[in-house]
Amino acid sequence: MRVFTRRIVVVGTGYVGLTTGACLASLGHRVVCSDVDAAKIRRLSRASVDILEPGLEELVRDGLDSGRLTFVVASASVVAEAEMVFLCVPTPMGADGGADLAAVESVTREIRDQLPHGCVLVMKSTVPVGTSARIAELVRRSDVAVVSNPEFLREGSAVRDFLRPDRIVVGSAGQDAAERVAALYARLGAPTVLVDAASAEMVKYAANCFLATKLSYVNALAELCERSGANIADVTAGMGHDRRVGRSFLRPGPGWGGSCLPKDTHALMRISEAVGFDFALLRAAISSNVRQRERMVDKIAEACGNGRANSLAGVRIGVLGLTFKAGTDDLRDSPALAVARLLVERGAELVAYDPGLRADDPHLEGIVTLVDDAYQAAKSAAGLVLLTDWQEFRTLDWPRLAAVLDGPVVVDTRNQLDPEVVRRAGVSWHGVGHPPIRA
Ligand SMILES: NC(=O)C1=CN([C@@H]2O[C@H](COP(=O)(O)OP(=O)(O)OC[C@H]3O[C@@H](n4cnc5c(N)ncnc54)[C@H](O)[C@@H]3O)[C@@H](O)[C@H]2O)C=CC1
Ligand SMILES: O=C(O)[C@H]1O[C@H](OP(=O)(O)OP(=O)(O)OC[C@H]2O[C@@H](n3ccc(=O)[nH]c3=O)[C@H](O)[C@@H]2O)[C@H](O)[C@@H](O)[C@@H]1O
Repeated sequence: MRVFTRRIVVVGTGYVGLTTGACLASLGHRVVCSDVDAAKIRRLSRASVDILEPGLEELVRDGLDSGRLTFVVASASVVAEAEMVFLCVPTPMGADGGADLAAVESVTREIRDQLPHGCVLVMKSTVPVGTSARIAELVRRSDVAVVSNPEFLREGSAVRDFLRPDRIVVGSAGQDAAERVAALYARLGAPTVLVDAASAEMVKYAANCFLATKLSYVNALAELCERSGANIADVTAGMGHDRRVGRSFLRPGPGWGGSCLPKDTHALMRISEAVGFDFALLRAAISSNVRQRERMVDKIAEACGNGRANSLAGVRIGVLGLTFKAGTDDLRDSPALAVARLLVERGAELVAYDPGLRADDPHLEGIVTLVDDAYQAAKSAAGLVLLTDWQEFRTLDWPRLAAVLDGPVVVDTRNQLDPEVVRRAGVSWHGVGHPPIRA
């Protein structure tokens, strides 16, 4: 297939922007990535990537070496040559729960007069329904099209997800601009959904909120299993074989988190409220997720506590994992960190190990002491708590852990461990959606 090389500017070099820029360069396009963070741009210009994403640093290095990928600080200075400009800036949760569009709007104002005739402004950031239309008004140019092209990559597998997407969604009022954006991805061979901009914007929230609701359902089912004597692993295995249900996103845990599911569920609540729709189902999914974290803390207090109801005063607990999921160093809205904070509020002293984190991470100050391995975290602890599903936790040396633990108990909030291996080492296992297995 013939590949048309496009001149592309990507604004914002975070998980989405950097992955988009590096991957589009690897597909043969000429990409300039810009960011307001000058130090980050200096590092990226030396192919130094400061997020944990398999394959990303290699792609950045290849892009720099080939000359197809460059990094700059000021966006306005480089868009004049661009055929397409991708906005990949943050849209964090605002004070009212809705998406804060300040960065999207400020970049638009900064670049609108520099955009060349025929340029397409592509909204890759997750934005509420109607934002592309509002941005088009802000651009004030009939010769510049605004197209919605939401991103569905996951952290920890961003490059793979970008290059092997389940689908590409492009939303626009204009057929020509939408087709130009879709053509960028033609080599990936993914199904392409061409819709209007509002529908494309809604697809992004609809998908993330569906996943969040699915997880809240599974976590609630796990609680029901605990109360009724069923085993959640067997239940989800039985459900997952039904292709209409699917096997993925059925693992119970300490609640769902990360930089997107929490903010996007709240944003869709605000979007619903704005049009007078009471999205009770989604509200329940959100509150059930808050409750899930508290339920885990109660479970931990019961298993590791000092016998006094709800108090963990002076109780030392070893923590395995703090990031919001395995394979990432991202702590944004991490359920593991939320549980850790609640444990500290109840008086616990936490010593934690996480393979993705450095001891000087500023988010951890005053919450946990970070150590270099699981055995140091377990030393003299009244119990161990597994909060993130890192693969390496599956192969821990349980006799070695049992020898250093004060209290022979582990609360496995991700059902990651083999309870039988743990029990044989003399440690009691408390999972989720399953009766405890006592040593
Ligand atoms: N993180 C993820 O897995 C996914 C995120 N998204 C969405 O993509 C958007 C970006 O998210 P992330 O990449 O996670 O954000 P991030 O926080 O990792 O990176 C954002 C980058 O934008 C830069 N930036 C901020 N304001 C800027 C400005 N005015 N001009 C230029 N650069 C600016 C920041 O310095 C930072 O480098 C959000 O809307 C998010 O909801 C969508 C799919 C996946
Ligand atoms: O918009 C976004 O930012 C992205 O949000 C999620 O991706 P991500 O935040 O990387 O994380 P997920 O892999 O979806 O996990 C989200 C949370 O659910 C939890 N989870 C996931 C799956 C599961 O079975 N059980 C479970 O508890 C994870 O531990 C994590 O806390 C979506 O999966 C992406 O498609 C989307 O692009």
